[in-house]
Amino acid sequence: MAFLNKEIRDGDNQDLTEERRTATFDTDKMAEVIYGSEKLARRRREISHAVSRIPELADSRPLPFLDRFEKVTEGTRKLSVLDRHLAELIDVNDNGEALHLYHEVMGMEGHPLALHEVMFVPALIGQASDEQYEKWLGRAKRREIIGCYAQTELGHGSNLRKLETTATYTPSTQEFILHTPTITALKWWPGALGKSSNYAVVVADLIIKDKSYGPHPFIVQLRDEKTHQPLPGITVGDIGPKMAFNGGDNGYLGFDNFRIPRENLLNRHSRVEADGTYVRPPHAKIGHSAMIRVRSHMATGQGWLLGHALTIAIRYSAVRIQGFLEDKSHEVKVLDYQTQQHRLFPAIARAYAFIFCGFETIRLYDQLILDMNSNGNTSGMADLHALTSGLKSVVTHFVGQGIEQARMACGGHGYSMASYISEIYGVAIGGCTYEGENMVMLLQLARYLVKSVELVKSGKANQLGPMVAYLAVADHKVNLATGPDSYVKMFQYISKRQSWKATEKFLKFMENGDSRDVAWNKTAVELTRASRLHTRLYIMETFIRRVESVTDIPVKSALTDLLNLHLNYELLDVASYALEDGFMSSNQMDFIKNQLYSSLEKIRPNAVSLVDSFQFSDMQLRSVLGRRDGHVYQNLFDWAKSSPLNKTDVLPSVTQYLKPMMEKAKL
Ligand SMILES: CCCCCCCC/C=C\CCCCCCCCCCCC(=O)SCCNC(=O)CCNC(=O)[C@H](O)C(C)(C)COP(=O)(O)OP(=O)(O)OC[C@H]1O[C@@H](n2cnc3c(N)ncnc32)[C@H](O)[C@@H]1OP(=O)(O)O
Ligand SMILES: Cc1cc2nc3c(=O)[nH]c(=O)nc-3n(C[C@H](O)[C@H](O)[C@H](O)COP(=O)(O)OP(=O)(O)OC[C@H]3O[C@@H](n4cnc5c(N)ncnc54)[C@H](O)[C@@H]3O)c2cc1C
Repeated sequence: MAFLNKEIRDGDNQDLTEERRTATFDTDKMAEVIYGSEKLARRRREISHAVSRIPELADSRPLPFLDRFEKVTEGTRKLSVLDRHLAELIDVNDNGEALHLYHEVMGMEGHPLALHEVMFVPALIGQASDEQYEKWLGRAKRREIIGCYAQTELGHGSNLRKLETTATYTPSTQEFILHTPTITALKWWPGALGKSSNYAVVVADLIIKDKSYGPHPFIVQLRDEKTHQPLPGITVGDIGPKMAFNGGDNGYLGFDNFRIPRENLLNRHSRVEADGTYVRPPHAKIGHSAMIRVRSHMATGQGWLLGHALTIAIRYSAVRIQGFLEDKSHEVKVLDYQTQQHRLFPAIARAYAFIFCGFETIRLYDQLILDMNSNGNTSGMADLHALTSGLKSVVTHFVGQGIEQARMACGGHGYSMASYISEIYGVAIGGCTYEGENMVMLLQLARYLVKSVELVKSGKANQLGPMVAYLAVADHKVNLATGPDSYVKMFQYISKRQSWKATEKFLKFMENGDSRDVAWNKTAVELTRASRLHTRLYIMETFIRRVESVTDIPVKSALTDLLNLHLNYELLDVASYALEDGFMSSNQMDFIKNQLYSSLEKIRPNAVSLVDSFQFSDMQLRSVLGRRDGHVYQNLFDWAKSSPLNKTDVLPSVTQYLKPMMEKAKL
């Protein structure tokens, strides 16, 4: 096969070079598909290259050796260096370029501006009026002020209706009084709140004349702009170390009858008049726009995280030689074992699938915002909420699973922080919790599915949106050998059957006298199953659409192999739903398994290039195991030698404690 990979380098590990030579496609072209455009893929490479020429932007030491205090300081140091070089490195108006630059330089550990960019500024854009834009948005974008998004409390994160922080309107002074009435009302978790931010979008229960109007967003100054000291009436601090994000300062926040002007209620959609008259928003949940935005971006972000871990595991698997196949005189690469391929290749397919699917949800979100801001049209909100609720849950769960498999696929070295996989894992699984706990969000999608089935049952199938139209389609047997569409049909059958079964079960409980809530809870596990199946179907469909649209033939062919693997792996994983009623035959089951094993063989020669196509630089990868050069053993030894524990041969802990113990034992 022609050699197309541009990135062969002299001096790289020969086993990796051999893998790169077998590639059937150009990794630069594949990167264009992964990042959505030729321009962004190219700009990522250019930015990484430019960053590598600014020594101050490099980590001063490998991050796993830093303690929490050092991580926070190191992150902030790099931010300030970045600030000086920003305009020369990127087009500051291009989000894709900015996202790449920050990932490259800052790593995964979190930093003071993460939530400012991801939630504070977007919350202002989505919720602030034109006058408020004038007052706050420019300052925020220029970073004269740094903000965070303070919603979750010690006692409540999921159930927003029970947030306890109050914002009580006082007509006489035209102010809101923010108050934290109990310990459980303390804001708890917001990123960059603890030590960095001097402003926050605070979500509090709006109270006018003793009546609660539910959670609303307010812009609140927390710290003095000159001294950075908390303002009187504000209690704020860091919540301590976490599984990951330890360069970030997730924080707590309490208010003691803290007054803010009436103009600080973010009032693009709802407002309070001077006399206390409340003006309702066009949609009850429109205040949640910053959350919907992050959820819409999560599938691509998480797909890249999975790609990051897999780059490490696949490269390492091509370098790690252990055990024999036929020839007992030569050990083989562990990547040649079918079990290793089965562990890693379906995860590569999922990483690609999640990224492609995420592009669609980002487009849907952008369209929704356009509709809302141009003509107040909120009709797309329910659909997007249901879709992104399911997607964030399914994707984060599988990404966590995939990264953990990547760790195990690296054997003992995967367990070392030299692999960096534990950090990636910690960051990724945070996504199972933030932006809506996964079970809670699956149940949100389930509400939508149940309503859709109820529409069909009441003869109103014509009111179903395109994404759930399959819930009304008549069943007919499919021949899987006819290609991707037949897999979609089989999956539709399975997903439809589960949505119907769960709905019928729920309705039956109610018929038998249970209240709606009790019936819902008794059906909840079945409902979450329906949500997962629906979401996996959607991911499958977007994957097919994206592969069909690719024009570069070698890239399309490599992607088709991945797609086929995905289709068979996904169907096999849920086959029991169709086997139990005989819709799928055991012959079809055998067919799927054989297709899957033959997909693994087809993908094998392209495996390294499929992950090389993510084009993570060594700096961004931050993994001794996964470096491009593949010199794993020398790199690992150098890394271990740099451990602070190895600065001296005899540690104080030995002289102070171990030695006396040993001496005592001798007596
Ligand atoms: C450029 C952007 C980049 C983003 C990158 C992200 C990718 C990351 C990947 C890796 C990189 C690492 C970088 C790290 C970045 C870190 C970011 C961390 C950010 C974390 C921030 C937070 O966590 S903020 C707090 C988030 N909190 C939540 O999500 C709370 C969850 N709870 C809820 O949302 C809601 O309470 C609920 C949905 C569970 C229920 O809502 P509620 O009680 O209000 O509703 P009801 O039960 O009354 O339902 C009534 C009705 O309304 C419907 N509904 C609810 N919500 C919505 C909505 N948002 N939109 C539309 N409709 C909604 C609900 O379904 C009901 O409908 P029915 O028709 O009656 O069924
Ligand atoms: C890394 C990270 C960053 C974060 N950043 C921010 C931030 O910037 N700003 C911010 O405001 N918040 C932030 N959060 C908080 C986060 O949004 C919440 O933790 C999250 O929404 C989950 O809420 P909870 O903690 O109340 O979980 P809980 O709701 O208490 O969940 C506990 C268990 O109860 C179950 N459960 C709860 N309700 C139901 C239900 N109705 N039905 C069935 N099961 C249920 C859940 O499934 C879960 O198993 C962050 C969290 C993390 C981990």
